[in-house]
Amino acid sequence: MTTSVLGIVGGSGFYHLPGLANPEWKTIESPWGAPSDDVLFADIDGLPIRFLPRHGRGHKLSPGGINYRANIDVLKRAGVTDLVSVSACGSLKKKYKPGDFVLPDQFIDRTFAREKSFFGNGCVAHVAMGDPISPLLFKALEKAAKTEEIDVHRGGVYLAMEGPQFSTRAESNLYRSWDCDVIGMTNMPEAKLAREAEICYASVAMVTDYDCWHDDHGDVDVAAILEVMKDNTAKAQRLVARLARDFPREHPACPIGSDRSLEVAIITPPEARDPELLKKLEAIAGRVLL
Ligand SMILES: CSC[C@H]1O[C@H](OP(=O)(O)O)[C@H](O)[C@@H]1O
Ligand SMILES: Nc1ncnc2[nH]cnc12
Repeated sequence: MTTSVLGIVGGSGFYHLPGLANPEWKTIESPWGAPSDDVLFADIDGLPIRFLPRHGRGHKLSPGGINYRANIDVLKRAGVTDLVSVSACGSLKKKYKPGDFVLPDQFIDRTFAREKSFFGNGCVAHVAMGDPISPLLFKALEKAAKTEEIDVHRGGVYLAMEGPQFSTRAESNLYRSWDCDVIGMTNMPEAKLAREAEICYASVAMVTDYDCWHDDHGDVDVAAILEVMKDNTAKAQRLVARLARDFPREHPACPIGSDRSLEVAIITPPEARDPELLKKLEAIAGRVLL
């Protein structure tokens, strides 16, 4: 049995996690480059917590400038078994209002200028992404929300766009015609990389705006997002704290195999693998490569 270590990636407006025992920011080096920030090591009721602000403290990194590989690599090195992403997002449907929380269960990846895989020439792997969200973590989040009396929308498609500019109205309407639910700029390639790292992943998307499609609401801007985030962040922190308190101390095997994804993914045979790449993959894939 593996001990659970709960990772939290905090998005826009979510740069700290208060109420933790034994907090200590630690620098973790990664062969994939610089992560967004140091990782906050702490615990809640004995459960190890690892927190990483996605854009760095001070929100210095743009969604396209985040080194998602380094972030996931350092979280893996910090022992994370289960990772909750907390993000601001725009609503693509009337039923999602600013202030609402959505637990997406699908993604559409429209990002195009980011490194999206730890693998490549010299060690090729194809992990399954049919179910990008790990169901036990999703259920644990749902339960924590219920306990804390925080309303959440269960499921939904999160469209990840490249940004940093917000969408044009035509794009926003296109994503609506695809039946997408919310839009953001960061959950991809984060979710893909977590899957490659055999880390269970789930996302809490906090609605801040109606993007630019809604006739009765003005187009999204950062000032409006930050205003909504002020209220949302405390709620998200309460949700995460409850999740941690009630989280199983032993990591349960993922029913869809998110925590074993590499066992059936690597196609390059051992004799054809590039030793340099293998060295970089030590933390991410050492379990199956060694
Ligand atoms: C501050 S507005 C746009 C910004 O907010 C979201 O960030 P995150 O997903 O990290 O909460 C969105 O994806 C954009 O990066
Ligand atoms: N409308 C929007 N589009 C993209 N990312 C966002 N983050 C918050 N609101 C957003």
